[in-house]
Amino acid sequence: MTQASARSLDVPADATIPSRHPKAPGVGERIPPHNPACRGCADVPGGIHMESWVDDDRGEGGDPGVGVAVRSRMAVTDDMQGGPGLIHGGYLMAAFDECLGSVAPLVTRSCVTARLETDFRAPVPVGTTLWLRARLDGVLRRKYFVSAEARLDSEDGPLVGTARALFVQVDLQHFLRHGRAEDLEAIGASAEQIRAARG
Ligand SMILES: CCCCCCCCCC(=O)SCCNC(=O)CCNC(=O)[C@H](O)C(C)(C)COP(=O)(O)OP(=O)(O)OC[C@H]1O[C@@H](n2cnc3c(N)ncnc32)[C@H](O)[C@@H]1OP(=O)(O)O
Repeated sequence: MTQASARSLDVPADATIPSRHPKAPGVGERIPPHNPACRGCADVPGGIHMESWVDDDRGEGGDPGVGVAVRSRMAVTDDMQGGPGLIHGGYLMAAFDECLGSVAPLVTRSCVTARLETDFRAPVPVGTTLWLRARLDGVLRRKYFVSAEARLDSEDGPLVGTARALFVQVDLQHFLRHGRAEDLEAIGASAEQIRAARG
């Protein structure tokens, strides 16, 4: 395999789709903020205030993959403006990142975005509401392949964007090693844990 294909967003043929973790929220339930300071999902000034729920686009029953999908909603506010009266593309990418990034934690521990590809299909006016849906397309080792679409003003409104992404599963050490100490302490990490992770 060449380096280019190893890092592709195409789902590998030997990827699987595991079931939702038993402790994850159920289909239809709201996904709580993963960090009280997150600019994506927490209720903080300057955030995009994304609200997300577990979705189910794979039918009934306990089959693998059922409920490993997310539905999100974001109000497109004046302060997200790029072109006159239109959303800045970075805000649409942030919305995708948040919605897509909420999928893998339904199965596993923390994941971070390794790669995110967005197609901007139509302009998004401020004053509208974005509805997003993301689903798990496959898992291979620590790699979670996900895809999403964004629609305007309702779940079956006009398509304004699509995205594919790769999230890589990381352990607590990732955050202990790289995050700012005061933010880690605010969510319960001890100074000793932080020191130990940083060697
Ligand atoms: C309820 C929870 C809701 C959560 C919502 C969160 C939404 C927001 C999420 C984010 O925005 S996270 C912040 C943005 N992302 C980062 O800061 C990540 C920065 N990058 C890293 O920390 C590391 O590069 C990373 C952890 C992604 C990978 O480093 P590692 O050393 O752990 O793994 P490694 O490099 O060995 O790669 C593991 C696999 O992923 C593949 N890979 C890594 N980066 C890739 C990439 N960029 N493109 C394609 N493939 C990639 C890599 O080829 C390899 O594939 P194989 O298993 O097949 O060998």
